[in-house]
Amino acid sequence: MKVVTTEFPATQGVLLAGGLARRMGGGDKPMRTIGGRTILERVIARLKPQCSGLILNANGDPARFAAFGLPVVPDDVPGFPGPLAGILAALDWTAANRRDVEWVLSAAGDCPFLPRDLVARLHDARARENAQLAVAASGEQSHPVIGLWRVALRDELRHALVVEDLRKIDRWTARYPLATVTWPVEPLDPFFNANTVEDIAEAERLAALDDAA
Ligand SMILES: Nc1nc2c(ncn2[C@@H]2O[C@H](COP(=O)(O)OP(=O)(O)OP(=O)(O)O)[C@@H](O)[C@H]2O)c(=O)[nH]1
Repeated sequence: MKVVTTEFPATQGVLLAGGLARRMGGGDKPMRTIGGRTILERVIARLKPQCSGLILNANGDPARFAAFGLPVVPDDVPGFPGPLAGILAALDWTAANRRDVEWVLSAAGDCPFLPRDLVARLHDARARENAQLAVAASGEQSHPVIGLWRVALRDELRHALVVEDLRKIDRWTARYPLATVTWPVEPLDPFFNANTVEDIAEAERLAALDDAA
């Protein structure tokens, strides 16, 4: 298995699981099983070696995630729609609990095949391009929910949410010098995410490919 050795600053990972999964009929998408393991197990296994710690952003009763052994951090702007609220919660948690850590990596909790060099390449790009933020893309598709965020920007992000009611993540990333790193979509898109019940069947097929790699 390929191990990434590039050095980069300590990075706190947050797995975003605060969505309502409406296209799948509700429930916790990351708790769906593909290829014999939950999506969340797969995300954790992929990111643990890349991050200095992981937290899970989810609302409601945290006990349902107890088996994963991660701190569960709810949105701190309750009811604010969209992933920016989860990212803000992670920046606040990191500022309070990991004072030496300046960067947070956010990842959708429903992306089971994340790249093994995700954090290294995002850091490399944002350092090289002197960017404040870095986000992932695959093929022609940008995935701004999967990105590197400076903890120091949390007050500006809170202002954007609470005062400006800024809901679209693209409008947030447009404010700063942004680095984008693109991964290939073959043999599988590392940012494939399961949104519908039909996607679960495709995820099973891709899980077999991923497990064999
Ligand atoms: N904290 C938080 N995270 C969210 C919210 N909405 C979406 N997310 C997260 O953002 C990522 C992308 O979410 P989507 O797939 O677009 O939305 P979803 O709610 O999971 O699914 P749909 O309801 O079917 O759109 C996932 O990791 C979600 O958990 C939210 O309101 N709060």
